[in-house]
Amino acid sequence: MQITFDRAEVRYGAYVALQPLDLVLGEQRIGVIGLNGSGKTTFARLINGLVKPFAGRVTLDGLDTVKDEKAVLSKTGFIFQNPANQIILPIIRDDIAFGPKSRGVKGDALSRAVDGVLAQLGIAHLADRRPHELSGGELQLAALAAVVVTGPELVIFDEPTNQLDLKNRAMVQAAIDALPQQAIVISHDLDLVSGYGRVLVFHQGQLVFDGAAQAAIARYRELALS
Ligand SMILES: Nc1ncnc2c1ncn2[C@@H]1O[C@H](COP(=O)(O)OP(=O)(O)OP(=O)(O)O)[C@@H](O)[C@H]1O
Repeated sequence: MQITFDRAEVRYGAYVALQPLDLVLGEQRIGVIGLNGSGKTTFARLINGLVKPFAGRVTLDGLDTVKDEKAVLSKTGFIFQNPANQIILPIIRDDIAFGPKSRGVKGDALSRAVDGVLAQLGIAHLADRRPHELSGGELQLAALAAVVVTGPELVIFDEPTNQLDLKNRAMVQAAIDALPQQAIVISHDLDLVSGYGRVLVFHQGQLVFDGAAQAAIARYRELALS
């Protein structure tokens, strides 16, 4: 999918959270790094229309995040910083079924869809658990399953390995790497994006670097230590 920012700017009241941005993204994996408060989440939410541009526009394959809000939402999935907050039903299987069910999928087709995504992410053993019985990494995968089952073309992750131990981190990284969908990954975990062909660095609401991972990480380190 081609994501196009056309002088897109975000303000919260008088505060400019994202300076006017011109950018075209089409890569399969895109990393987003930057210091706390640099505008990464704002940038990510602009893509699926959760944040609306104060000026300019953002389009996904020509669909405008404001005018075509519903179509944009159905093409994108978002995994929030705290995935526990996006699991709304008490049993994981039911939560994953919720999205397709509300779009009219039922019976065997619904079971197949849910079982398929549980198998794809290797979490069939978690199907009958409750969210509080899951580790941080398992919660990420459960939230991802509920998103993937709705068939998005793009999945946006907001700090997916935040506060995970090495085992859970590896599990989440493997799941992201194996995802057939295009993915945009915001992260303070530099290793996670170190293999990506394109990494964006934000600083004080501005895109200050756009290029290969190692050079992006070097730029980020400079900013962090200056
Ligand atoms: N709804 C809002 N209203 C007012 N200010 C906001 C709002 N959301 C974010 N901000 C401010 O905009 C700036 C950018 O925030 P954003 O969450 O996009 O940064 P970030 O790079 O994702 O940060 P972090 O790494 O800490 O998650 C911050 O100064 C933040 O306080």
